[in-house]
Amino acid sequence: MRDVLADWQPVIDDAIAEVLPREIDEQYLADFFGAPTYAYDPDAIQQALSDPIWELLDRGGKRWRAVLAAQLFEGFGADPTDYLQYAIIPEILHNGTIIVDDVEDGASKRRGGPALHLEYGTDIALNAGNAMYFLPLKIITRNGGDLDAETRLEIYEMLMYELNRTHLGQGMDIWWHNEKEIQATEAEYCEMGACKTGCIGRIVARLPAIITGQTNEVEQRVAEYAEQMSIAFQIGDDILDIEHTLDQAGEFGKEFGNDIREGKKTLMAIHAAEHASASDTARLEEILWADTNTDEEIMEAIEIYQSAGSIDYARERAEAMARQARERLPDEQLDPAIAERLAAFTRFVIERDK
Ligand SMILES: CC(C)=CCC/C(C)=C/CC/C(C)=C/COP(=O)(O)OP(=O)(O)O
Repeated sequence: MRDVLADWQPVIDDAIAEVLPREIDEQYLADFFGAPTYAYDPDAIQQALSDPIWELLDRGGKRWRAVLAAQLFEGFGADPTDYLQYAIIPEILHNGTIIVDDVEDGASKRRGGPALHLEYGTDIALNAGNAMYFLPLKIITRNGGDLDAETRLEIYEMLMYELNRTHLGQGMDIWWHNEKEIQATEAEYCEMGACKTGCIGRIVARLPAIITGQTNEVEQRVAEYAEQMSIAFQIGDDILDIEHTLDQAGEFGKEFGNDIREGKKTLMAIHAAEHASASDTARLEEILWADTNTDEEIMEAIEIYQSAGSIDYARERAEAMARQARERLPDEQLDPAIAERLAAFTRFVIERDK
């Protein structure tokens, strides 16, 4: 899977640059924002909008959402290189959400650099993040000649549904973080993950299905594949936060143990609250609910997760969801070689180390 991602990354990056040029000029302004007026100063828009967007994009990112969309186009019998402008839509949306998420989480680092709001200010970061929800949608109308009106409407309805639910999931996550004493259940965590992380995964899968004219049933199956895989990915993300913390013990400072520092109700926190001893549960709550934590407290919380078996449990659940994702693939509708690659994605989400 690493090879597939590495082969595709430059192709995806070129396609993103084609749709969202780095340099703002009169043509870009006219394409995206309508007829230029005195208020549209290309230099100002460059610095306030394009530079922060490209700062984040140029720092990398795995681009797996766009690569997966391209694979699905291919799986449905289309030449993916003809559809790259659509495959990158969920990737740009995802990049927008992480800018906003970093503001909401008070994160300090992103992709090896400062979080965007620390570099550009919260106002510019939020505006750039929000713009990334809308700029890629222009592709659907700008290349409207490729898609008939019915397909465009179907895409818009799908995007509105999935993006609204992304915010529903994020809202649940924020609410649990603010209302520390609420106990979330595993089912609620999965629902939150299915919305917060899974809905952009569903866009990855539904876009190629709609554009290549698949049946509702096939669209539904690939959406469920991507949703289950995204929940597994989210659990994997929570585990990586712990593993990176353990790797960096002694020098992790503010950058690691973020989920514990923020009192996040990860699957591990939920499992430990139900399975740790009464005294460990009480101590874990003290740490998770505190406004600030020392590095020692972060390590203490991780030890409680370990002794309650919560990290192993989260890993098992992620593996089970990745297997379920695999079972949702409509193999009979897919090119077998591509079906195998789509199955490999379900392993990648749980085996990745970054
Ligand atoms: C509405 C709103 C703000 C929602 C936020 C949703 C959100 C940020 C969910 C987390 C998803 C996630 C695990 C991101 C890391 O992806 P990745 O490891 O693929 O990141 P990469 O692109 O850097 O590789």
